[in-house]
Amino acid sequence: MIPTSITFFEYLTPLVASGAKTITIRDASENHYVPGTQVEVFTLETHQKVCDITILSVEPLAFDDINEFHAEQESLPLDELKQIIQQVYPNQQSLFMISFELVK
Ligand SMILES: CC(=O)Nc1ccn([C@@H]2O[C@H](CO)[C@@H](O)[C@H]2O)c(=O)n1
Repeated sequence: MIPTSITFFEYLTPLVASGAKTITIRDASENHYVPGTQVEVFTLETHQKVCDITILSVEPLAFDDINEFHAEQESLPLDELKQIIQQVYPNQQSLFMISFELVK
């Protein structure tokens, strides 16, 4: 089954809806998004629809390889990004970078 929705922490959804955030880093449970497909964005906490995005790519990304390049596309400071990821995916080296663009 190709996924047709994705959730983000509510406090990050303005960055997605404005087009400032163009990647998200997830674990293997969310690596089944398919480039070219359109996906609905919801808030994790309250399941409010936020916007639609088109998936551009899904690539493996080791935690230790996360750098300023990723932070810029996340629209977050690098230390904050790594802290968030460590909280959500404790002790996970094997992650995936999902890049996307806002559907206008
Ligand atoms: C089930 C669920 O919604 N999980 C997640 C997981 C991650 N993220 C954000 O993606 C970026 C890379 O991890 C960071 O900005 C995170 O804060 C999110 O918003 N929601």
